[in-house]
Amino acid sequence: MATGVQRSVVKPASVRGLSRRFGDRTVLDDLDLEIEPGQFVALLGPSGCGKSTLLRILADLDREVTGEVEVAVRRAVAFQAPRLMPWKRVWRNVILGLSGRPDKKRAVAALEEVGLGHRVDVWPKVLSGGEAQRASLARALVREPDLLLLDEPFSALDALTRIKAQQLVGELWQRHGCAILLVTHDVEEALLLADRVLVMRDGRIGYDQVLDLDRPRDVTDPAFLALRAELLSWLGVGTGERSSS
Ligand SMILES: Nc1ncnc2c1ncn2[C@@H]1O[C@H](COP(=O)(O)OP(=O)(O)OP(=O)(O)O)[C@@H](O)[C@H]1O
Repeated sequence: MATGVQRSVVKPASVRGLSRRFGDRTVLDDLDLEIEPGQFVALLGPSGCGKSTLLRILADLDREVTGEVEVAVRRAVAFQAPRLMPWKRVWRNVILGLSGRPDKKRAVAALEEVGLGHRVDVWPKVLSGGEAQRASLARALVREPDLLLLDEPFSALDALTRIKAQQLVGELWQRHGCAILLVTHDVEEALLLADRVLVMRDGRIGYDQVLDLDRPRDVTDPAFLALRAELLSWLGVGTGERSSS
Protein backbone atom coordinates (compact mmCIF):
# COMPACT_ATOMS: atom_id res chain seq x y z
CA MET A 1 0.00 0.00 0.00
CA ALA A 2 2.35 2.68 1.23
CA THR A 3 4.73 4.10 -1.32
CA GLY A 4 6.16 6.38 1.36
CA VAL A 5 7.72 9.79 1.06
CA GLN A 6 10.64 10.18 -1.32
CA ARG A 7 13.32 12.83 -0.95
CA SER A 8 13.75 15.34 -3.73
CA VAL A 9 15.62 18.58 -4.31
CA VAL A 10 13.97 19.38 -7.62
CA LYS A 11 10.69 20.84 -6.32
CA PRO A 12 9.86 21.67 -2.72
CA ALA A 13 6.85 19.38 -3.08
CA SER A 14 5.57 17.17 -5.84
CA VAL A 15 2.53 14.98 -5.26
CA ARG A 16 0.91 12.66 -7.78
CA GLY A 17 -2.15 10.52 -7.28
CA LEU A 18 -2.04 10.85 -3.51
CA SER A 19 -4.78 9.09 -1.57
CA ARG A 20 -5.28 8.71 2.17
CA ARG A 21 -8.05 6.75 3.80
CA PHE A 22 -9.05 6.58 7.43
CA GLY A 23 -11.07 3.38 7.76
CA ASP A 24 -13.70 3.55 5.03
CA ARG A 25 -13.41 7.33 4.69
CA THR A 26 -11.32 8.59 1.78
CA VAL A 27 -9.95 11.98 2.83
CA LEU A 28 -7.44 12.54 0.04
CA ASP A 29 -8.48 11.11 -3.30
CA ASP A 30 -5.97 10.95 -6.14
CA LEU A 31 -4.63 14.40 -5.35
CA ASP A 32 -1.98 16.10 -7.51
CA LEU A 33 0.07 19.12 -6.42
CA GLU A 34 3.37 20.72 -7.33
CA ILE A 35 4.89 23.57 -5.37
CA GLU A 36 7.57 25.63 -7.08
CA PRO A 37 10.77 26.79 -5.36
CA GLY A 38 10.15 29.96 -3.36
CA GLN A 39 6.41 29.91 -3.98
CA PHE A 40 4.05 31.01 -1.19
CA VAL A 41 0.98 28.81 -1.40
CA ALA A 42 -2.11 29.15 0.77
CA LEU A 43 -4.39 26.16 1.20
CA LEU A 44 -8.02 26.77 2.08
CA GLY A 45 -10.96 24.44 2.44
CA PRO A 46 -13.87 23.62 4.71
CA SER A 47 -13.21 22.08 8.09
CA GLY A 48 -12.42 18.38 7.84
CA CYS A 49 -11.65 18.42 4.10
CA GLY A 50 -8.11 17.10 4.63
CA LYS A 51 -5.82 20.15 4.72
CA SER A 52 -3.92 19.07 7.83
CA THR A 53 -3.81 15.52 6.55
CA LEU A 54 -2.03 16.74 3.41
CA LEU A 55 0.34 18.91 5.42
CA ARG A 56 1.20 16.05 7.77
CA ILE A 57 1.98 13.84 4.80
CA LEU A 58 4.26 16.52 3.32
CA ALA A 59 5.93 16.83 6.73
CA ASP A 60 6.53 13.09 6.65
CA LEU A 61 4.46 12.64 9.80
CA ASP A 62 2.09 10.25 8.00
CA ARG A 63 3.19 7.59 5.54
CA GLU A 64 0.03 5.53 5.27
CA VAL A 65 -0.60 6.76 1.77
CA THR A 66 -0.84 5.59 -1.80
CA GLY A 67 0.58 7.64 -4.63
CA GLU A 68 3.84 9.51 -5.06
CA VAL A 69 5.04 12.17 -2.66
CA GLU A 70 8.36 13.90 -3.17
CA VAL A 71 9.30 16.59 -0.68
CA ALA A 72 12.38 18.74 -0.13
CA VAL A 73 14.76 17.16 2.35
CA ARG A 74 15.02 20.49 4.15
CA ARG A 75 11.56 21.21 5.39
CA ALA A 76 10.11 22.47 8.62
CA VAL A 77 6.68 22.68 10.21
CA ALA A 78 4.94 25.10 12.54
CA PHE A 79 1.53 24.21 13.93
CA GLN A 80 -1.38 26.10 15.41
CA ALA A 81 -0.01 25.32 18.88
CA PRO A 82 3.64 26.31 19.29
CA ARG A 83 4.56 22.90 20.78
CA LEU A 84 7.50 24.15 22.83
CA MET A 85 9.02 21.79 25.40
CA PRO A 86 8.33 23.42 28.79
CA TRP A 87 11.43 21.92 30.40
CA LYS A 88 13.81 23.49 27.89
CA ARG A 89 14.73 27.16 27.68
CA VAL A 90 13.55 28.99 24.60
CA TRP A 91 16.89 28.88 22.77
CA ARG A 92 17.19 25.14 23.37
CA ASN A 93 13.68 24.66 21.99
CA VAL A 94 14.73 26.46 18.82
CA ILE A 95 17.55 24.04 18.04
CA LEU A 96 15.83 20.95 19.42
CA GLY A 97 16.40 17.96 17.21
CA LEU A 98 19.23 19.49 15.19
CA SER A 99 22.27 17.29 14.92
CA GLY A 100 25.64 18.30 16.36
CA ARG A 101 26.52 20.25 19.49
CA PRO A 102 23.92 22.74 20.74
CA ASP A 103 24.67 25.94 18.85
CA LYS A 104 23.35 28.80 20.95
CA LYS A 105 24.54 31.47 18.51
CA ARG A 106 22.43 29.92 15.79
CA ALA A 107 19.40 29.82 18.07
CA VAL A 108 19.93 33.43 19.13
CA ALA A 109 20.21 34.59 15.50
CA ALA A 110 16.90 32.88 14.66
CA LEU A 111 15.22 34.33 17.75
CA GLU A 112 16.49 37.80 16.92
CA GLU A 113 15.06 37.43 13.44
CA VAL A 114 11.59 36.92 14.87
CA GLY A 115 12.01 39.74 17.40
CA LEU A 116 12.70 37.52 20.40
CA GLY A 117 16.31 38.45 21.08
CA HIS A 118 15.27 39.36 24.62
CA ARG A 119 13.63 35.98 25.29
CA VAL A 120 16.55 33.66 24.58
CA ASP A 121 17.10 32.31 28.10
CA VAL A 122 13.56 32.24 29.48
CA TRP A 123 11.32 29.21 29.92
CA PRO A 124 8.49 28.83 27.39
CA LYS A 125 5.81 29.42 30.05
CA VAL A 126 7.00 33.04 30.32
CA LEU A 127 6.17 33.74 26.66
CA SER A 128 2.91 35.29 25.50
CA GLY A 129 0.91 33.40 22.86
CA GLY A 130 2.32 35.54 20.07
CA GLU A 131 5.88 35.17 21.37
CA ALA A 132 5.51 31.41 21.64
CA GLN A 133 4.29 31.28 18.06
CA ARG A 134 7.29 33.38 16.95
CA ALA A 135 9.61 30.99 18.83
CA SER A 136 7.98 28.17 16.92
CA LEU A 137 8.70 30.05 13.67
CA ALA A 138 12.33 30.54 14.76
CA ARG A 139 12.58 26.79 15.37
CA ALA A 140 11.32 26.19 11.84
CA LEU A 141 13.61 28.78 10.22
CA VAL A 142 16.77 27.65 11.96
CA ARG A 143 16.48 24.53 9.82
CA GLU A 144 16.87 26.70 6.70
CA PRO A 145 14.01 24.88 4.99
CA ASP A 146 13.33 24.78 1.28
CA LEU A 147 9.73 24.10 2.24
CA LEU A 148 8.05 25.62 5.28
CA LEU A 149 4.75 24.01 6.25
CA LEU A 150 2.47 26.19 8.34
CA ASP A 151 -0.73 24.72 9.77
CA GLU A 152 -3.00 27.57 10.86
CA PRO A 153 -0.12 29.18 12.77
CA PHE A 154 -2.03 32.38 13.55
CA SER A 155 -5.49 31.11 14.33
CA ALA A 156 -5.09 31.10 18.12
CA LEU A 157 -3.73 34.67 18.23
CA ASP A 158 -5.71 37.82 18.97
CA ALA A 159 -6.44 40.07 16.00
CA LEU A 160 -3.56 42.53 16.46
CA THR A 161 -0.95 39.87 17.27
CA ARG A 162 -2.19 37.95 14.29
CA ILE A 163 -1.65 40.86 11.91
CA LYS A 164 1.89 41.31 13.23
CA ALA A 165 2.60 37.58 12.89
CA GLN A 166 1.30 37.63 9.31
CA GLN A 167 3.59 40.55 8.49
CA LEU A 168 6.51 38.72 10.07
CA VAL A 169 5.89 35.60 8.00
CA GLY A 170 5.70 37.74 4.86
CA GLU A 171 9.06 39.35 5.71
CA LEU A 172 10.69 36.04 6.61
CA TRP A 173 9.50 34.52 3.37
CA GLN A 174 10.95 37.40 1.32
CA ARG A 175 14.26 37.17 3.18
CA HIS A 176 14.65 33.38 3.14
CA GLY A 177 13.10 32.62 -0.22
CA CYS A 178 11.78 29.24 0.89
CA ALA A 179 8.53 27.84 -0.46
CA ILE A 180 5.68 28.01 2.02
CA LEU A 181 2.49 25.99 2.26
CA LEU A 182 0.15 27.80 4.63
CA VAL A 183 -3.03 26.07 5.76
CA THR A 184 -5.56 28.67 6.77
CA HIS A 185 -9.29 29.26 7.14
CA ASP A 186 -8.87 32.94 6.50
CA VAL A 187 -9.47 34.04 2.91
CA GLU A 188 -7.98 37.50 3.50
CA GLU A 189 -4.88 36.04 5.09
CA ALA A 190 -4.41 33.84 2.04
CA LEU A 191 -4.81 36.80 -0.32
CA LEU A 192 -2.54 39.06 1.74
CA LEU A 193 0.34 36.61 1.89
CA ALA A 194 0.27 34.06 -0.89
CA ASP A 195 1.41 33.89 -4.53
CA ARG A 196 -1.01 31.12 -5.18
CA VAL A 197 -4.22 29.99 -3.51
CA LEU A 198 -5.60 26.47 -3.45
CA VAL A 199 -8.98 25.26 -2.26
CA MET A 200 -9.47 21.62 -1.38
CA ARG A 201 -12.69 19.85 -2.13
CA ASP A 202 -13.67 16.23 -2.50
CA GLY A 203 -10.18 15.13 -1.52
CA ARG A 204 -8.41 17.06 -4.26
CA ILE A 205 -7.27 20.54 -5.18
CA GLY A 206 -10.48 21.96 -6.67
CA TYR A 207 -9.31 25.53 -7.15
CA ASP A 208 -5.78 26.60 -7.99
CA GLN A 209 -5.11 30.25 -8.74
CA VAL A 210 -1.82 32.12 -9.10
CA LEU A 211 -2.40 35.63 -7.79
CA ASP A 212 -1.59 38.54 -10.04
CA LEU A 213 -1.70 41.19 -7.31
CA ASP A 214 0.92 43.78 -6.40
CA ARG A 215 2.65 43.65 -3.04
CA PRO A 216 1.99 44.92 -0.48
CA ARG A 217 -1.57 43.77 -1.04
CA ASP A 218 -4.31 46.33 -1.00
CA VAL A 219 -7.53 45.04 0.53
CA THR A 220 -9.50 47.74 -1.26
CA ASP A 221 -8.13 46.82 -4.70
CA PRO A 222 -11.05 45.62 -6.91
CA ALA A 223 -8.96 42.66 -8.07
CA PHE A 224 -8.36 41.68 -4.43
CA LEU A 225 -12.05 42.00 -3.65
CA ALA A 226 -13.04 40.00 -6.72
CA LEU A 227 -10.72 37.16 -5.71
CA ARG A 228 -12.04 37.32 -2.18
CA ALA A 229 -15.61 36.95 -3.42
CA GLU A 230 -14.60 34.10 -5.73
CA LEU A 231 -12.86 32.24 -2.92
CA LEU A 232 -15.74 32.73 -0.50
CA SER A 233 -18.01 31.36 -3.16
CA TRP A 234 -15.77 28.31 -3.59
CA LEU A 235 -15.88 27.81 0.15
CA GLY A 236 -19.66 27.98 0.07
CA VAL A 237 -19.84 31.27 1.96
CA GLY A 238 -21.86 34.30 0.92
CA THR A 239 -23.56 34.41 -2.45
CA GLY A 240 -23.13 31.89 -5.21
CA GLU A 241 -22.69 28.70 -3.18
CA ARG A 242 -21.42 25.99 -5.49
CA SER A 243 -22.67 22.49 -5.84
CA SER A 244 -20.22 19.73 -4.98
CA SER A 245 -20.22 18.15 -8.42
N1 LIG B 1 -5.65 9.92 12.53
C1 LIG B 1 -6.90 9.98 12.07
N2 LIG B 1 -7.76 8.96 12.24
C2 LIG B 1 -9.01 9.01 11.75
N3 LIG B 1 -9.51 10.06 11.07
C3 LIG B 1 -8.70 11.10 10.87
C4 LIG B 1 -7.36 11.13 11.36
N4 LIG B 1 -6.80 12.31 11.00
C5 LIG B 1 -7.75 12.98 10.32
N5 LIG B 1 -8.88 12.27 10.25
C6 LIG B 1 -10.11 12.67 9.58
O1 LIG B 1 -9.78 13.12 8.29
C7 LIG B 1 -10.60 14.24 7.93
C8 LIG B 1 -9.71 15.39 7.54
O2 LIG B 1 -9.04 15.88 8.67
P1 LIG B 1 -8.04 17.11 8.59
O3 LIG B 1 -7.59 17.38 9.98
O4 LIG B 1 -7.03 16.85 7.56
O5 LIG B 1 -9.02 18.25 8.07
P2 LIG B 1 -8.76 19.81 7.95
O6 LIG B 1 -9.21 20.20 6.60
O7 LIG B 1 -7.37 20.14 8.33
O8 LIG B 1 -9.79 20.35 9.03
P3 LIG B 1 -9.75 21.68 9.92
O9 LIG B 1 -9.83 22.81 8.97
O10 LIG B 1 -10.98 21.55 10.77
O11 LIG B 1 -8.49 21.65 10.72
C9 LIG B 1 -11.48 14.53 9.14
O12 LIG B 1 -12.72 13.92 8.92
C10 LIG B 1 -10.76 13.83 10.28
O13 LIG B 1 -11.68 13.42 11.25
